[in-house]
Amino acid sequence: MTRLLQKVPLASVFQSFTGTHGRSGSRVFEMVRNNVVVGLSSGRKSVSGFRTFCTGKDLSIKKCVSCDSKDMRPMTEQAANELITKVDGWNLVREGDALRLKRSWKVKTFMKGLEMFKLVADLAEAEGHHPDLHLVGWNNVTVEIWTHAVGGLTENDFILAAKINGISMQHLLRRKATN
Ligand SMILES: C[C@H](O)[C@H](O)[C@H]1CNC2=NC(N)=NC(=O)C2=N1
Repeated sequence: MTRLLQKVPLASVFQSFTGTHGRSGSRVFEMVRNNVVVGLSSGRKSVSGFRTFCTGKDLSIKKCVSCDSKDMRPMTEQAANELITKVDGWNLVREGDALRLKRSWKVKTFMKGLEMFKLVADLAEAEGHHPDLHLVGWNNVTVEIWTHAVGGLTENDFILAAKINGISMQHLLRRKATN
């Protein structure tokens, strides 16, 4: 059996190997566990030994936590490099010794840039976690996200980036030049 990377609920994977009665022969279970890498929406190793990973969708349904918790620490660069793959379009940048998330868009007009700021601002207020917003050269929007309280990146920043990716903003953006 080739190594399959599927996004299917674990139950249906077992169902397909064990039938509707849920009886799982140990041989079948071994095969499944050793050959099927199932993309489950969780970031931890499950008891069945299935390797799991979180997705951008997981991040966007999470909630930012208060940044004034005393045990909040900036994440490592390795952790940031893993999470950056879950937020399409965002880049990891280093400003001084602090890592930040950054993404840019070209908007149709200066006013549509401000409309985009408002959409992002409403989201940030709802999350209690805020980005740095830049609008330069009249139509270049850049959003930077980092956790000021710790001077680096926390999961809050990736949650906010994933939620920003979920904002419907196509109507504000300049169409990409088709070559
Ligand atoms: C208590 C509350 O979590 C803080 O005031 C928030 C507000 N928004 C924030 N946003 C960002 N990006 N970093 C912070 O440290 C931060 N702190």
